[in-house]
Amino acid sequence: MSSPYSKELLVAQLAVQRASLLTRRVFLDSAKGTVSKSDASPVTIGDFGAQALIIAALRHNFPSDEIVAEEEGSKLREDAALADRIWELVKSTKLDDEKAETEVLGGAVKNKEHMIDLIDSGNSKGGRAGRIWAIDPIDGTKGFLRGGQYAVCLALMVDGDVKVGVLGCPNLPVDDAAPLSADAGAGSDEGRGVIFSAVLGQGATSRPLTSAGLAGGKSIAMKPVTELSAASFCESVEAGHSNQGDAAKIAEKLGITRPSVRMDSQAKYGSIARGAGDIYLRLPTSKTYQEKIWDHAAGDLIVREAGGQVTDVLGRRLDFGHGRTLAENKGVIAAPKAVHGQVLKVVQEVPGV
Ligand SMILES: Nc1ncnc2c1ncn2[C@@H]1O[C@H](COP(=O)(O)O)[C@@H](OP(=O)(O)O)[C@H]1O
Ligand SMILES: [Mg+2]
Ligand SMILES: [Mg+2]
Ligand SMILES: [Mg+2]
Repeated sequence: MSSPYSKELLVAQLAVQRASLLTRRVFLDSAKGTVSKSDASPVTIGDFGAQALIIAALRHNFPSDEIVAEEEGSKLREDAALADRIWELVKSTKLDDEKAETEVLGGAVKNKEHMIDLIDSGNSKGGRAGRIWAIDPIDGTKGFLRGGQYAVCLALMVDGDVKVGVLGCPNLPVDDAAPLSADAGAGSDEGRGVIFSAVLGQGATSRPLTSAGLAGGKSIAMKPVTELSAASFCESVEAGHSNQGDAAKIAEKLGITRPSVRMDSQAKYGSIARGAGDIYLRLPTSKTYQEKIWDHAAGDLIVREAGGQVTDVLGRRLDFGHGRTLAENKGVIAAPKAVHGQVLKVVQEVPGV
């Protein structure tokens, strides 16, 4: 008998792989078709294209599942030139493995109109009932534009609980043991590109991102941290996304002297899950911002399955059942189980956190 969620895992991995290949093409192109969203954040043809390809694969395999995805298609109905550029990418990005491409992923998207409909169909409200996929087609869009790290993110929640999580990180080193660095090595794909995955209760793995089918996977585990003073934080590059000043105070109180590694996207979760980094800290910068479920669902499961503990700054598990946002959580602390409590205690000693 196959293990629980084996089909979901296979589809998710191949869908993320294909979408990551699309984003890679855009990453190397100087014209990324960037437009500004209503909240002033950027979105590119890479984000739209990756979302279309992932939703196409999910609809082909699991037509009655709900989908919560970050992007929406309305801009593309007003801007035909933008829609055309995305369509060029979507129709020409395929896995080399014919069987994976057609039998598992369902092959090409029918036409441009259908592509926009697919992008628009990730509008579920989310919630605590049933099967819901969460998609962030490019997490770390600002990093993607800067030549930094980014991630293609997909997770399946069942009744509010994350069961399957997959992260495609095209700019991370393939080698799990490579030292953690913020440098994405833009311009060369040599030795780069990794897919992290996890299924609840079945552990976490990493495998190289290739243009064919799935390459062999290895199981991953967090680095055991015995002395916190020897550890370092992995934090967001964007000061507006995480309070870096408070993080520095917390590091000092913990005796941490190494500087934080600043990295965009859920590549942070993948990096600590494979033991390349130690602790992911994301401290709220405002009282009102609600974290989005697609920014954390896959990473939360991958870190927990690699032996870590993930909570918010109040010590609560991330609760993905509240809708499109983590409405009942503030910030994130992801750390090896053995030291998570120590970090949480010091985080709570800092006024205002
Ligand atoms: N004020 C804020 N506080 C925390 N996160 C924010 C934020 N504004 C935007 N973000 C989220 O931060 C994500 C990037 O995470 P990181 O800072 O770890 O790279 C963005 O994802 P997208 O790039 O998918 O839009 C966005 O959803
Ligand atoms: Mg995101
Ligand atoms: Mg995004
Ligand atoms: Mg965004």
